[in-house]
Amino acid sequence: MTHPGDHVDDRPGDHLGDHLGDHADEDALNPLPDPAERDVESTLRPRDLGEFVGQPKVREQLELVLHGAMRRGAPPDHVLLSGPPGLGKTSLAMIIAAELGASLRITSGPALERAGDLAAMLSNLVEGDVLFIDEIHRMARPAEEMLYLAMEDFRVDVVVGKGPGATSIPLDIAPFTLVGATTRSGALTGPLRDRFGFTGHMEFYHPDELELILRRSAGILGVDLREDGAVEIARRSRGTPRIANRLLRRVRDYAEVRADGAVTLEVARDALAVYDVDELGLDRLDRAVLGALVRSFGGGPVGVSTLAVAVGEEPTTVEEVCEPYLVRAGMLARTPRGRVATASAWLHLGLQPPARAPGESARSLFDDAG
Ligand SMILES: Nc1ncnc2c1ncn2[C@@H]1O[C@H](COP(=O)(O)OP(=O)(O)OP(=O)(O)O)[C@@H](O)[C@H]1O
Ligand SMILES: [Mg+2]
Repeated sequence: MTHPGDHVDDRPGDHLGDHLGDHADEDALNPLPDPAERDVESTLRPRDLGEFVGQPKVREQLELVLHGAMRRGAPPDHVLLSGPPGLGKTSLAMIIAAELGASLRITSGPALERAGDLAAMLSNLVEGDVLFIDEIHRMARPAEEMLYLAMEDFRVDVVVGKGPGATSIPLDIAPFTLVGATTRSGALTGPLRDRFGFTGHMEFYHPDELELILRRSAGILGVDLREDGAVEIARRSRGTPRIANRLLRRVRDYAEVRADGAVTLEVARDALAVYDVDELGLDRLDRAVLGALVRSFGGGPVGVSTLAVAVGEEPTTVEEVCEPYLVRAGMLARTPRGRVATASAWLHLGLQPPARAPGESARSLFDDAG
């Protein structure tokens, strides 16, 4: 099962979305965006900081950064938003522009393959614009180097010609604010990270916060969501608003077809059983990873690459999409020697944990929210 040469921990060229993209339809719990959901996602997006639920730390800090800059009449510091998929990074980038009354230009790391692509984008900016670069850790190196100067001095160096005769022409660009989003801040180079004046770390949401998000979404979508139904869906949404909203729509379908349309606890439970959402809201990949860890590797420790091979996924997907929540839920521990299943992981799979399994079972899921 082990692949000694298999040290693919970091592949900047990998597109995270590609790995799970094919399963997106069948997987209600996949935290990655589903292109078919774009319209409904945008109707459900919070429009301003007031509507943005949860993330109290990031929200408060950001409010200060934005309002401080507005008082001074200067563009605020560049903002980096990091955290697992579906927690609201894109929503927050849009809110930042809205709060500043600025226009938002959107691009992504993979789209900036050549420095020229970025130069074109930067030179079209108008003073005060917000430039959003999604998946900023996937930007090509030359573009990244161009961005350093742009962020620091609002300048780009356009290289004309090739070889020894090449000259670089400095070009001023309008003062702007960069908002970068990343699912893996660890993959960012030091120089890039240092140029962000503010970094917001997005955390998984507490079920109470997801409940508020669900209520708001139900209002917008016209779903008759009852209190106990909301509690149940929130609890099984993997700490992720994108999943909460998706489960709400699936449960609504069930409620309309098999019941009288009201989303009660009973309806939510029955519907979630149909969609294979387990008691803790773990998704198929989460369960596969825990299953392999426990059944094939005796609970670990095992390296992430080996684990990824065992479940047929890319290591980056296991690391960025799956593990953060398993760690958060106290099911998996990252140790210097590899990944280890905790006692609660064994119990969740209906197995007796060995005596040496790290005990996490006494801790409730979200004891230490934040
Ligand atoms: N704090 C929040 N309050 C209310 N709704 C939220 C919040 N955060 C996210 N959402 C909802 O979740 C959906 C997904 O959020 P968003 O697209 O901003 O996530 P993301 O972090 O950018 O994900 P990705 O990493 O996949 O790009 C949004 O459409 C929005 O409806
Ligand atoms: Mg996004």
